[in-house]
Amino acid sequence: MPSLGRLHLITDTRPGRHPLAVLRAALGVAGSDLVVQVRVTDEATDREAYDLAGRVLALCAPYRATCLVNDRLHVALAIGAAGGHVGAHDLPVDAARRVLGPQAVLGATAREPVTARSAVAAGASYLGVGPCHHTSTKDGLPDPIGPTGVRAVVAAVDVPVIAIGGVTVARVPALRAAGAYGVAVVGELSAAADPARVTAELLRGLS
Ligand SMILES: Cc1ncc(COP(=O)(O)OP(=O)(O)O)c(N)n1
Ligand SMILES: Cc1nc(C(=O)O)sc1CCOP(=O)(O)O
Ligand SMILES: [Mg+2]
Repeated sequence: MPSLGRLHLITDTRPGRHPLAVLRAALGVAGSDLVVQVRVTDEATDREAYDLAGRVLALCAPYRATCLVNDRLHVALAIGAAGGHVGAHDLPVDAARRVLGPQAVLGATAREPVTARSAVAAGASYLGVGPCHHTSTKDGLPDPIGPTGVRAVVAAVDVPVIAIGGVTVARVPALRAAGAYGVAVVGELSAAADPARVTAELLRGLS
């Protein structure tokens, strides 16, 4: 399995956002260091998810950037993505691993050490850990765990920890200092006036 990129861009399909334009800008700066996670709303149809994922994969391919699909592992398989990401309401990690196969990149959400260890034992190759900070991008999340919560998970596992939730350029250094291998962002890039510049700043903080 190739080494995982440190900057994870999650597609923002909310009205008024432009996920493919943001992706093009980020790819131009991050290239093969970028991991793109295709995430659509729960209301989106599988066909919509499949169409977006196919377009994302086609954009990633020339750069050899990694394309993952959130939740819908059949879509990941159908487009030939590198893998997927699952959380508490998706397929269990061991089932997801069986679906995707042994070589796939498989991310799992974990918010504290016990679930983190279970996810790794079940086959997760990286963990998405958060919410690190308050975010308005997703409803219904528990209270933020901050860099301290990230540090606790990092100490419990031996796979890359990707910090998520309210990640900004300014917050990257503290998350890295807590042991996060990388970060996943939605709003910091999708709302940026200049996503290429913000990508460069995020990468600088991760290097
Ligand atoms: C990198 C990363 N970490 C966490 C999540 C959240 O996944 P999940 O808990 O399944 O929630 P949804 O994203 O499906 O709403 C993630 N997607 N990526
Ligand atoms: C999709 C998602 N999952 C989270 C979790 O903590 O599990 S936080 C989140 C949204 C992250 O968006 P932003 O970078 O705009 O805060
Ligand atoms: Mg999910």
